[in-house]
Amino acid sequence: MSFALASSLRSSSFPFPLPLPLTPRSTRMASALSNDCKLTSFAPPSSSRTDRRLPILLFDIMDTIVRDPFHQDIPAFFGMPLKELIACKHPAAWIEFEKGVIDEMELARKFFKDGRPFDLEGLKTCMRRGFSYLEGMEELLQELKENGYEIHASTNYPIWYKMIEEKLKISRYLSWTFCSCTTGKRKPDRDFYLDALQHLKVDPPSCVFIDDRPRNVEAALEVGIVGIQFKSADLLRHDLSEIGIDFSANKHSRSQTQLKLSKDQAS
Ligand SMILES: Nc1c(NC[C@H](O)[C@H](O)[C@H](O)COP(=O)(O)O)[nH]c(=O)[nH]c1=O
Ligand SMILES: [Mg+2]
Repeated sequence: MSFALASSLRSSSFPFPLPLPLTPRSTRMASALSNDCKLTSFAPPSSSRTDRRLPILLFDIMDTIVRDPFHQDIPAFFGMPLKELIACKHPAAWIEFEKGVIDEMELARKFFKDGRPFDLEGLKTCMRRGFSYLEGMEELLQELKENGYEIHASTNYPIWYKMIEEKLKISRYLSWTFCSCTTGKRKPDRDFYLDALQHLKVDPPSCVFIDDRPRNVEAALEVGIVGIQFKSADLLRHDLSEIGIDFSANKHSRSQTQLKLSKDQAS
């Protein structure tokens, strides 16, 4: 079946089998990790819902949609190189914060192994400043939304995801459905993905998971979800197109002014 035909099929066309040739890049990921998980078709949804456009898209947030301030801004805030910061940070505090096991005050108490105090509000301000859309990603999300796809965040992040939302208003394009601080599970734990599938009531091949970390993508493939490693917005658009994701709606009528306005609002 040609890509064009694949692209024109909607969820209402199911259960016609829809072979989806993976791109070389996607295939590289899929075949290197698990041949069993290679996508051959988008399976019909196991739920009774018929109004959903498949596949459902699961997006990592940090370093996939949003710039992560951890690598540069936070070491600069503490006045030390990243390596040194990692060496003196508490080994588990951030993970516990991401899982929602400890709150912000507890994080502040045990952020450093030696318990040294620091300016928590200053750190949050530094992070807020550092959040921005990665190049081309807001536009890509907008197009996916205009084309009727259901998009969910699948992120390891603490309650501070609300600072990201406040600044960038990502909820215009996706739901903050799978956030480690609310689910209590982190990628690449198998349960993170299985819980997501159960919550969404879809079969694994009807989901596409996009993440910059190879191990997170590998874990998605292991449960049968289609996985794409994020490298850039352009490569992702190409990979998504090749597995049949439709970008055609409103191509010519999209208002650049509207997009600019929303960017201005968020800054
Ligand atoms: N801010 C701190 C981080 N950030 C590291 C990660 O970017 C981030 O927390 C998240 O885990 C990324 O998840 P995903 O794979 O993109 O979903 N890490 C620390 O150890 N300490 C921090 O203060
Ligand atoms: Mg990431």
